[in-house]
Amino acid sequence: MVGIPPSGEGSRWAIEARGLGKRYRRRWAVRDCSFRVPAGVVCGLVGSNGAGKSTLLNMAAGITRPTGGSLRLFGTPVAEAGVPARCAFLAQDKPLFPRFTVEDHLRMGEELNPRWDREVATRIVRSGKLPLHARAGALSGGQRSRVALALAFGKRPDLLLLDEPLAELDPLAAHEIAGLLMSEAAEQGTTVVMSSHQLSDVSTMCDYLLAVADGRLRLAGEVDALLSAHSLVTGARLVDGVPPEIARHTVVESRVVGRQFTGLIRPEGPVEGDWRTGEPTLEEVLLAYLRSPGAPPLITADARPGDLDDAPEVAA
Ligand SMILES: Nc1ncnc2c1ncn2[C@@H]1O[C@H](COP(=O)(O)OP(=O)(O)OP(=O)(O)O)[C@@H](O)[C@H]1O
Repeated sequence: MVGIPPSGEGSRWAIEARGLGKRYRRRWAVRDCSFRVPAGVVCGLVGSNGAGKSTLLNMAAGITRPTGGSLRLFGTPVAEAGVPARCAFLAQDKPLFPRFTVEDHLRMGEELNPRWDREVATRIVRSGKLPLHARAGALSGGQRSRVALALAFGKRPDLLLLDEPLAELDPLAAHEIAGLLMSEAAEQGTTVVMSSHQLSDVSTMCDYLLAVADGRLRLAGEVDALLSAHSLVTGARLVDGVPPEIARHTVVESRVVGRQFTGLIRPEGPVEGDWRTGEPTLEEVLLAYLRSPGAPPLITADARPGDLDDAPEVAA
């Protein structure tokens, strides 16, 4: 098990990946990903089905061994021995022991975790009105998610890795758990990395973002920095294709509806000509990158790990 240093430079970055990759037979699920996630943020992990989100989370949790590159949590290399200490991982299928009751799971959480927070775990279970004597195998998908989330929060981890944590919850439960995630991050300084297909959840909850497409990183950085790097331009379509004064910027996506041209760009300077420009919403940026997996990636300077030439710790 990997310990997490309590302070120092190593603890500034919850996750640092350099050239990280995972290949299944001949196909790369995650390829050459280099990024870092600062401690204390709520980070959204976004991408289409099969983009590589679960593979990334599984590698961070020490469950899947990378094929190449290096991965550090709070400065310490991730070992292969399962979920590192002080890190909680909630897998997409929310695994529980079907014959164990809800109460058994909470008791087990308490016995296995020295930092166990009984109050928070019990509160999560009780607010879902879950019968403590019900066996996990008899619970609905949303109820199982709630128990799994109670176990993850109860560990009081420094890093919470969550694979689609809200997917099976009803709207009220999802709202409650989203609030809990944000208050946990703010009050305890917990770093949260959560994959989600709900862009509205990502927009309201996350202050940091990773977006992947075809196993490659397309966006990484603080949400504010990513937003201010983009402009939404609209105007009359006077030529076929991308107008020359727009084409000199980095064009992420462009569309023509009737006589109107709309483009999401990364301006390389002032936009010349008769164009309306505005800052896009996070959903607009994410949708543009999801629709255009070949768009040029943007990894902000802060999100790029220093010294990318470090020797890989895992052989390719
Ligand atoms: N154990 C495995 N064996 C072989 N291929 C795998 C395995 N796990 C994942 N893959 C492949 O790796 C790619 C990335 O899968 P991954 O589950 O990481 O995507 P995802 O972004 O989490 O998708 P989703 O949004 O559908 O959950 C896919 O092409 C998938 O088929």
